[in-house]
Amino acid sequence: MTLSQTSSPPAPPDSETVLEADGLTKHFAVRKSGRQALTRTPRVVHAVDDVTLRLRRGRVTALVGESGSGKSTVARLLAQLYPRTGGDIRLHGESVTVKGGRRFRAYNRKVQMIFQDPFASLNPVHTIRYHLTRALRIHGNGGSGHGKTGAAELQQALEQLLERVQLTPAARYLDKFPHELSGGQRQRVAIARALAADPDALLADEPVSMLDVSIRLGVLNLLRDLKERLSLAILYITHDIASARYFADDTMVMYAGRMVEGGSSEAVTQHPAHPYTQLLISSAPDPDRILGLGTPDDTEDTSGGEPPSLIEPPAGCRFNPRCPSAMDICRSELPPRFDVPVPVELSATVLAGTIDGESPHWAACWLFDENHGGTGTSGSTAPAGTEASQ
Ligand SMILES: Nc1ncnc2c1ncn2[C@@H]1O[C@H](COP(=O)(O)OP(=O)(O)OP(=O)(O)O)[C@@H](O)[C@H]1O
Repeated sequence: MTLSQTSSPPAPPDSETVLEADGLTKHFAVRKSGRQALTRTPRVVHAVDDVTLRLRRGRVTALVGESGSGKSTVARLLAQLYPRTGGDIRLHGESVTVKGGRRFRAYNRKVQMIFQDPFASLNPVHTIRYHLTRALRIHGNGGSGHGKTGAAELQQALEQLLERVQLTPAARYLDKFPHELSGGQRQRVAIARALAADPDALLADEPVSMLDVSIRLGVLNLLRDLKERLSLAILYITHDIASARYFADDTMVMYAGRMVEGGSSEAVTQHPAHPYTQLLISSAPDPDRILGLGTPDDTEDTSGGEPPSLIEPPAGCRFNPRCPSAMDICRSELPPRFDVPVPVELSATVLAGTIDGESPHWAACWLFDENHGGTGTSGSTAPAGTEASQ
């Protein structure tokens, strides 16, 4: 995973990288009402600003942050469900922008999304067989489709899918309706449906937060097993940084539409550098959280203040109004990413998962600028810009 806060030139594609984004930006227009409608300046929600990330084959990358930080918008942009305001998305090194139709289906075959609520994502009037058959056929993976051979091929493909998500024997589940399954089983069906496309990347938006605490770990373990067996690149969106440590190889932390820290999960969660990441970790002290056992409500913590308005985000670092260590520069200059030194005891494991030229741990925080007494070194990014004009 490589991330930067600035528009540095894209790194050359490598065989490991499945999906990457550079400078991804999404501003939603705010509808004006009453007297506001007379003003000429259009107002926008800065949901995602200048996000750069890379998803690699056989690795889980966690995207962590409070509610409203822009995580789901990043996933939807990567899935091409939203048009983007700016930036580039590359699949296997090729720039892609699709708006629907055949090109969207071709992209969607390679990049699949799993949503938070498995009940809402399955149609209650159709059986599991219907959902999976449809997904296989749409993506051309349901066999030849004709005669007895076609039917046997389809049946085999359906059974394989359910076996992959550990719903066995498949016959027990195929003709059930979604309401006849538990939440965990429904999420496994939603994962099976995503796998029907034979994707290279899975974008999982809070895939366990609506599930009963007792079954979360099983679903996370399933995703990890699929990552390994199918070499999938997985984006795991969560509020819960402790589950990221348990489950993800790499972790990125997002605050108010911007990436503030990233690197190996080991480094980011054990030695958080950005004051915001430190706040997230200190508000998730319960070791059970590492097993994804927190509930959606108790993993949400806004201690130490509230996130800012994304219509008029603060100048400089967006965390500065809440930051206990804020300096003058934090209030005016957007921090670029700085490399964070990796402790000796972590360096072997952390560096093993790092590809050439990428930082194993970085933070977009002036505290790591040598000129401000920090210990970090400036990353390979362009100089800081300012948000004062936004
Ligand atoms: N369609 C939309 N129109 C206008 N604003 C939107 C839209 N979708 C999201 N936003 C705003 O963009 C910001 C980021 O939202 P997003 O859902 O991406 O955050 P999130 O981190 O995924 O939050 P949660 O964890 O609660 O899902 C929020 O301020 C949200 O209100």
